[in-house]
Amino acid sequence: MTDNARILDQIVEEIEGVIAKMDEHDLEAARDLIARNDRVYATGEGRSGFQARSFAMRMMHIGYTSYMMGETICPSMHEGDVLLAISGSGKTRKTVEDAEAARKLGVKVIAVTSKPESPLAAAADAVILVPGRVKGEAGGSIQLLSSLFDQSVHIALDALCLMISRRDHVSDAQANANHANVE
Ligand SMILES: O=P(O)(O)OC[C@H]1O[C@](O)(CO)[C@@H](O)[C@@H]1O
Repeated sequence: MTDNARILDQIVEEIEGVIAKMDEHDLEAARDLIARNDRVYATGEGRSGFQARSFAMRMMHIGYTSYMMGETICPSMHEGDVLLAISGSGKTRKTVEDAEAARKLGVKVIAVTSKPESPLAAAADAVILVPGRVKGEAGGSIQLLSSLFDQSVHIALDALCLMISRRDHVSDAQANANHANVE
């Protein structure tokens, strides 16, 4: 792609590059870790937190009881629950601590990270590797900080939710019926 290509096209090309490097088996393994009636928690800081919220919302749409860590209505976790923890660097303190504490309780932890050798990956039962450039790294993207990771995670987790909805036979109409009707 030339330097004077549209910036939108350059970003889409970057995302395609990350998605092409992803292993869809990571998503299948995460799907298989989430059983039909599991409660699902999500965690992440900053923009990784936005992706976590987005995932928790979709899980609610397809019929799961889901929570965002740190919100006042988030209840205690128990063995057999699932925590999906997102951190591009894999070392953001709060996210790693959430994952480690949950694992000790017997919660199934799914890490979403760009760094397979990170503390977050080490604390997880399953890792969804999203090899997008994260904050503080040089090269690999024209975009600011971790935008490429954030965008790719959004697509990867929408794919995971689609896989789960197909397994559970939840239609788009059923998911739509669960969407907030006062907004
Ligand atoms: O995804 P990580 O590495 O845990 O980093 C989270 C932090 O990075 C940012 O997403 C910025 O890149 C912040 O919003 C957030 O505080």
